[in-house]
Amino acid sequence: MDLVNHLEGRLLFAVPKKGRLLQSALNLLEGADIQFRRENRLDIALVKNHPIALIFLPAADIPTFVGEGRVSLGITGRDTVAEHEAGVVALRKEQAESGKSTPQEDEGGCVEIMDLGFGSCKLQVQVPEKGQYSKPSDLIGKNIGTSFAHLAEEYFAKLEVEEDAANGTKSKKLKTKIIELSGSVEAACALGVADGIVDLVESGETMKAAGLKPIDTVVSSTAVLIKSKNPTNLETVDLVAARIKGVIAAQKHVLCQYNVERTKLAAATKITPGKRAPTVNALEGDGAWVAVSSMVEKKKIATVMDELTEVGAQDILVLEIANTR
Ligand SMILES: Nc1ncnc2c1ncn2[C@@H]1O[C@H](COP(=O)(O)OP(=O)(O)OP(=O)(O)O)[C@@H](O)[C@H]1O
Ligand SMILES: O=P(O)(O)OC[C@H]1O[C@H](OP(=O)(O)OP(=O)(O)O)[C@H](O)[C@@H]1O
Repeated sequence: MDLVNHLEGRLLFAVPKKGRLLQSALNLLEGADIQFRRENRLDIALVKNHPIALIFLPAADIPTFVGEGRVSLGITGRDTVAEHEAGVVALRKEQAESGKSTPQEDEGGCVEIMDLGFGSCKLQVQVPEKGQYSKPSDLIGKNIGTSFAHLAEEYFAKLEVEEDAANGTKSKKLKTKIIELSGSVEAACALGVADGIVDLVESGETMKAAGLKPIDTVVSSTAVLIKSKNPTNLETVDLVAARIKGVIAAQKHVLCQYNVERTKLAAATKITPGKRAPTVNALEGDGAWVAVSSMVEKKKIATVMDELTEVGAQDILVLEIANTR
């Protein structure tokens, strides 16, 4: 089937085609009941149960497609959105300086709808652990390797302005040399290509293995759902956003059920107040006891169970929530 000719009227939704965010993004789509079959090697998949087409793109390119309004929705890292925006700002500045066009603040761009809670990492300035550089300003005028050229340029331009202000000097051109690399950035210092790098860190294992240490954070990132400034198919955008929000909320919570004596109900429900209020039901044949069920934040459940036991709750059950609105 010629998929490109079946896109008319569909909401275009960009999803990472590979890499760190792919599996979690697919899990989210499944949780939101967005059904599709991706043909081998095809980067477009039509959604069976909604007027949506998924477009599989490199995570770093998604902000460009969404920002230019070619695609209405996207899942990508906040770092890639920041890099895209820094690129747009740099281009507008360049155009304004060369008198080519007037900068238009409100044309295009991405709007973050929500944090998706996975893909957490930091874009950090890193230098050799046993080297001569210990603070960011030591790298002014040096070579910096990165895949985030616009963010690195913006970062060092700001550092240079601060240094100029402190010295009472003023330089127009960036002294620091930004070397754009497409991957394996950590190798740049060891191989003498760069004095420092700006790259992503999660566990820190790659950085450590390369003999590097962090000296500053440029951006803290997680995966985000983004939309273009003026999306088409607004109703479908809102539907997808509401469904994904439900899945995320469900992932963050569990359902806690327990039995407690009516006299201790107030103390117990203070520990599990729930979203709106806890559900309380009488226990069949035992007027003195009630059954309570309440949503609890997943990360707090162990403490909540300890506290419930302390106030006399019994038969405590914790259940996963598949979805919620
Ligand atoms: N180590 C990591 N841990 C968690 N999230 C990460 C990590 N590295 C990258 N990310 C997130 O995933 C996004 C995509 O990075 P990833 O390296 O998977 O991309 P990719 O499309 O496979 O690109 P490349 O081919 O350059 O590796 C990043 O922009 C960032 O938000
Ligand atoms: O702190 P860590 O948990 O070690 O993760 C950090 C590494 O993960 C990413 O690279 P990736 O493995 O995606 O490969 P890449 O270098 O080709 O981008 C990033 O660019 C770092 O190299």
